[in-house]
Parts: sequence; structure tokens; C-alpha cells
Amino acid sequence: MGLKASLKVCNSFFLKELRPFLNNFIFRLLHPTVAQENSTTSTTLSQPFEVRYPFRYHKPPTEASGSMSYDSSNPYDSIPSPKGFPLFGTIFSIFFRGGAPKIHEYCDRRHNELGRVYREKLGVVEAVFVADSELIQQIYQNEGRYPMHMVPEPWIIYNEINGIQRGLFFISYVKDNIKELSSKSEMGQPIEGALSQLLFHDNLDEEEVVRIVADLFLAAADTTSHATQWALYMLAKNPKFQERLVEELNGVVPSGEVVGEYHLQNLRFLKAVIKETLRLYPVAPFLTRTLSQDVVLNGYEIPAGKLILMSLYTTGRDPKYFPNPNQFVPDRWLRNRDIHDVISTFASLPFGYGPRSCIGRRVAEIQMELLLARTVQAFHLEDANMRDVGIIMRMITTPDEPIKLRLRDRID
Ligand code: HEM
Repeated sequence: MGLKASLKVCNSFFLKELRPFLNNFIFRLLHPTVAQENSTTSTTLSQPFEVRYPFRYHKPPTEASGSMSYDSSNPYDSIPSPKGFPLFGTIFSIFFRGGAPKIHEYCDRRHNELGRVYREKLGVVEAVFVADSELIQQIYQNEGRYPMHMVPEPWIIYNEINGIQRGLFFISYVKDNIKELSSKSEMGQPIEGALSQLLFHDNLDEEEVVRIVADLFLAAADTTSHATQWALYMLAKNPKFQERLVEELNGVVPSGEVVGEYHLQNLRFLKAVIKETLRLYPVAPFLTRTLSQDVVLNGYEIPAGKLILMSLYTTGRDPKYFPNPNQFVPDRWLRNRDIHDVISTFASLPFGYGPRSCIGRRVAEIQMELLLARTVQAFHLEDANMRDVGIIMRMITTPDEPIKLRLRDRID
């Protein structure tokens, strides 16, 4: 490899892997309070939490802080873990296996190698990875009344730099719209919509409204649009399911009418298409939790406050839960059929679960259902890509090349 090529590799390694890692590290050194807020949940959590029983491995904590005696369980340090370098952990192995864009495949390989529960130090953050439906269920049974999930680092940094308290997520714009609404209101012009409701009727101040709206946009836009893209791609690649969907639509929507919200409850196959898409392409490939109490998972002690990552990409493609896991088979989500082969729904939780699950789930589902149904009503979809589109992670599950679809008018 020539000097130029070596420099290019080093540069890309720095940009992709080391820079975020060092930023994160320096940020944590400079902002100990933020680091603490996100890493030691058990000691900072002041609200009471709910302990639910029965939990197969769980014994009641003796104190609210989570100190608990473990009988016949294995210590945290004995959880299988890949070998890594001091301080850097396994960051180099991650880089050589495709880096952050391929983190889902990297962790999938680790699960194959180390088992359904393993721990790994990614940079300065250590996490316990769990890829098992029953264990995921146990985590949720113990998440308490005020579950904590991890806020992605860039969002925390953005808020910190801009002095913004976390609302639901982050970002500021939106202010222009607020100004426009305020001047309309001063001029006595009629104003309507959710933003004006928040501003003028719910007594929230401008900063709060900006945070809420920005959080919702961030959480809503990329997630729903990518999930929809994957669903269109799956339908284009599987014409027989496209035709099944058209058949279903013809049976529910009167001829000449466009699908509306009132038709959706009868479109079961359409819902199954979306579930199956999100099983194969979970927008968030990992769900995160830190528990406020010690638990024993799979025989291992997990102290309160440890970061747990539930590997949805791996469980969603595990043949133990989904026979022929790499095949797109919407029927597996339909009840009262012979081929009801979804073994555990905790293996596919695209919107999370429990009180901290996605608050926009219904909005997202309705948007996707309407868009998919109306598109398939009007067009035949064909896959126009030259090869199978793969996944790369850009915080969420995205296509590794633009998804190309050919649309032909459906005149039949
Ligand atoms: C297909 C689309 C979507 C998917 C797959 C998705 C998935 C998720 C997931 C996995 C979580 C974390 C849940 C957990 O930790 O248990 C989440 C949180 C969240 N979602 Fe969604 N989401 C989608 C669309 C939306 C939409 C449309 C909105 C808003 C209208 C939204 C708003 C939120 C918010 C605000 C949170 C954070 C809740 C919290 O911190 O407590 N999402 N979403």
C-alpha cells in the first residue's frame, strides 16, 4: 500500500472511529455531571421504582439503592467478553469489521461467538448485550416505573453546547414558526394546529415548545421515512405479497375510493407487511436500558446502573424465533392461520416496550399504512436496484445505497 493510500486509511479511521471516541472521552472528562447522569442511574434516581414479580432469577433488593445479595449466580466479571486493549477496549476489532456503520453485524457475530449474553467495552462505555427473547422480557419486567434509556451521545453534546435541557430529544428551529403564529395572533388572525395549541392554550413557554416540537421531528421523521422505504423495497422485491395486498385492499376499500383511516383496521395483511419489515430492518437495532436495581440475567449478576443493549437485529433474525429468518414472510404475523410461526414477540420490538416505548408508534403506523396502501393501490412496484440493498447504521438502520423503485400505473 502506497503512502497516499495509507494516509487515506488512517484519515478515514480517524474520522469514522477515533474522532467520535475521543470526542466522547474528552466530553466525559470535561462534563462529569452529564457523564454521571447517564452512567450511574441507580445512585442518582430519586423517584421510587416498582418491582414486579414473579421474575425467574430476580430476588427482591434489600435496599432501594439496589444492593442485593446474589445466591448461586455468577459475578458480573464472569460474563463472556471479547479480549480488548486497556482503555481502547475492542475499538480496533470493530473498525476492522466495518466500524460503526456495520455495528449490527459486528454484535451479531459476537453473539454467535460468546452467547446470548456478553459484555463489551466500546471505547469508554461498557455494555451488556442481550439477544434472547425471554431475557429481554425479564429486563422489561424489571425496568420499574421510570425506565431509563440511553440518549445517543451526539444529542447530549448538542444540548450541552447549546445550553438546551433535554425535552424529549433536541434541536432548535421552529422559532420562526412561533414568531409567525404570535404575530398572526396579535393581528387577530385565526391560527390553528398543534403548535398554536401548545403555545396559546397549554401555557408552555417558547423554549419548551421549541424543545418538544424539535424532539418530535427528530424522533419522527427519519425513523418513519426509513421504515417506509424498507417496506416499499420489500414489496417491490416480493411481487406476490404486493398482489396479496392489492387483493386485501380490493376486498376492503370500495372501488374508486382511496384508502382512508377508517379502512385501516380491516387491513390485517398490510399491518403484517409492516411488522415483517421492521423485524428484518428494525429502525433502532438496539434497545437500551439501565436498571435501577440489581438483577440476575441468564445466571449473571448485572449491577444496577449497568448499560444493557438488547440486540434486536440479532433476535429478529434468529431461526429459534423466526423460521427461515431471512425470508420476508408477512404471514407469520397473522393469527388464526396454520403458518403462525412467530414464536416470541419479545424477539421483535421495533417500537420498544413498556412505559418508555415509542410515543409516536400509532402516528408512525398510520402514516406508513396509508402511504403503503395508497402507493400499492395506484402502482406496481418493481425493484430497480442492480443488487440486494444492504444495511448500514447511521444511528438508525438505513440502506447502503439508495433504494430505487420503478413505478408502473396499475390500470388493471
Ligand atoms: C417507524 C417509525 C418509528 C420507530 C421504528 C420508532 C422507534 C422508537 C424506539 C425503538 C424508541 C425507543 C423505545 C425504548 O427505548 O423502549 C423510540 C422512542 C421515541 N419515539 Fe419513536 N419510532 C418511530 C416513530 C416515531 C414518531 C412518528 C414519533 C413522534 C410522533 C416518535 C417519537 C418518539 C419519542 C419522543 C421517543 C422517546 C421517548 C422517551 O424518551 O421516553 N417516534 N421510538
